[in-house]
Amino acid sequence: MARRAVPRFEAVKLTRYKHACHAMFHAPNEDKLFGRIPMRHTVLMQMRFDGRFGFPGGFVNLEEGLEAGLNRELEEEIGLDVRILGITEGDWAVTEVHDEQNFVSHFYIKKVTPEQIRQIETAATTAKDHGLESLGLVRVPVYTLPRDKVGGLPAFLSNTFIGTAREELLMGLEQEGILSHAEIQKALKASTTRRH
Ligand SMILES: O=c1[nH]cnc2c1ncn2[C@H]1C[C@H](O)[C@@H](COP(=O)(O)OP(=O)(O)O)O1
Repeated sequence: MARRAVPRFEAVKLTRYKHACHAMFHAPNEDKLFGRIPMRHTVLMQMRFDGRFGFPGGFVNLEEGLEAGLNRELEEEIGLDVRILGITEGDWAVTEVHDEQNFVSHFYIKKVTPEQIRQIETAATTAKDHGLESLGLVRVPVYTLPRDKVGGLPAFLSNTFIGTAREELLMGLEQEGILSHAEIQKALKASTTRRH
């Protein structure tokens, strides 16, 4: 489906379109898997009610404001303490218009601390929508296992994602300097050459 990136201020003029906002929370991660494989970074996505992976968020009303609407959704879906970890305009990353569907998708990225990641994960289990619209937050494996070169991010990318969530994940990984462009291309190639 065709989509075009537009500046945020242009997108909010599209009052006849439905608008959705979603957010990627991430933090550095010093842990080592099996004591030797660097986890590198924590990136949160969620398992949705429909079995697809996506970012937390949802439809918003332009009247309430994009970030206010997103924070409302984040409170409902993952129990986010929006007074401390709420999304602001400064966290905006990209807006894409899908003209054929009269739909506008806004994507935000927020870097937090490892401790705040743990707070988000803990709060999510008691959120209003937990077990309903959201089946739980998941950490995206951003490493590739050295043994088979497929385990980790390549295998994760072989899952099914909602809307443009997969593209947003890849964009976020590169934009935030979590992975290089070359590392992402390598993971993509490995994810399409062998499926689990
Ligand atoms: O993570 C996402 N990235 C981009 N688009 C997404 C993502 N998750 C959902 N979507 C699309 C698909 C839906 O048509 C709308 C609204 O999604 P949803 O989060 O299910 O909204 P509600 O919770 O029902 O408000 O965005």
